[in-house]
Amino acid sequence: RQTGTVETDAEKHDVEYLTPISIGTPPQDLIVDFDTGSSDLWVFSTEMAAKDIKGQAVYDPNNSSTSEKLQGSTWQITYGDGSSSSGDVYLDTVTIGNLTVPNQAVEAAKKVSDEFTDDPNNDGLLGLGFSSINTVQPTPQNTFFDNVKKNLDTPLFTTDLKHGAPGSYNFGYIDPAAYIGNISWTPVDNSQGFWGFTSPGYAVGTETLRNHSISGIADTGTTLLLLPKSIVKAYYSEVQGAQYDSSQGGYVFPCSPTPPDFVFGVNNGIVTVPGDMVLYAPIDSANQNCFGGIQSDTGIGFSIFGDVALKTSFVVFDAGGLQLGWAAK
Ligand SMILES: CSC[C@H](NC(=O)[C@H](Cc1ccccc1)OC(=O)N1CCC(N)CC1)C(=O)N[C@@H](CC1CCCCC1)[C@@H](O)Cn1ccccc1=O
Repeated sequence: RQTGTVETDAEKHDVEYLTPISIGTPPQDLIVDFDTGSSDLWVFSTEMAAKDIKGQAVYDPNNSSTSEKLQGSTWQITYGDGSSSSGDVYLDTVTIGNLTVPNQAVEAAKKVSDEFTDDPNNDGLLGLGFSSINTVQPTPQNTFFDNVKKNLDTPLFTTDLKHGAPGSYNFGYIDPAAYIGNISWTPVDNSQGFWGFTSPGYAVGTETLRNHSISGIADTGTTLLLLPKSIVKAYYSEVQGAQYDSSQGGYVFPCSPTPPDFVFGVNNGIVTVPGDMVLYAPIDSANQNCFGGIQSDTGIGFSIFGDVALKTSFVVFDAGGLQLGWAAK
């Protein structure tokens, strides 16, 4: 039985968290975005047109003695932000930290949308959602986590994303030194392939929790905390000078004073997003006005507890008990 840990690095404004992996023999090192909101492991590859590669590391299956083409298999994915990629599939050895999966489906990109080409630090995505939404055709493939979990002490992974500092993903164990107080557990609905859960309510600042069911997903691949419009309006009604700015595509407000905390319930516990984390990023060079880290989930169909929510907590993604655990740290 094994356990593993790997450090993940926050990019500017914690816009995404990038984590090193190795693929093939000899190992080819890439840095990818671990995404609990999707279930494909895809990487920039030598099968792409040179014009679509701008600084990223690429996977070369022909340079790996352990790669084996999955004949006839293809994949195509489009994300919530409209970015997309597609290509074909190889089985190869993938290592994360000290954990190795010998025959992991590695989806080699042939095409990627401009959002990926224009993000030089990101060499691909590693999906940590449920394998039911893997896009490989004709036969969907397992995620790294699904393949490695039989070798783990216990079938779970944890996230410890931080604000402007390296965080970590642990596999197979809960590190008692990584959190304080108790873990609040809540059941997971994985019927859509996501780490879905329902929060019982929310509060703005120091007020008492309002009962309001919020159904959403824990998603490391989404930067912000995307909530129902009514809750977002209630929050920003208590932020001086906040307004919806259609040119920015969301609520903006003066960067000072610090806005109130946002609290959401997890079963009989609570998670507090400090006001200074709601200050997502300045929208002007004078740092006068800031883009909010809490925005509306309109059009998505569910809320998204993205990095703004996750980085306040130590979160346990427990596939064995099909539950999510949230703890302060
Ligand atoms: C409404 S889901 C929007 C969300 N994409 C974001 O959150 C991007 C992430 C990002 C960061 C830096 C560079 C490029 C992209 O960032 C912003 O959209 N930002 C940050 C910067 C802000 N100024 C504006 C808002 C999103 O599609 N995530 C998916 C994973 C992403 C895809 C793009 C690359 C990074 C990983 C995914 O889990 C969302 N999913 C969740 C469930 C079902 C389908 C689905 O697809």
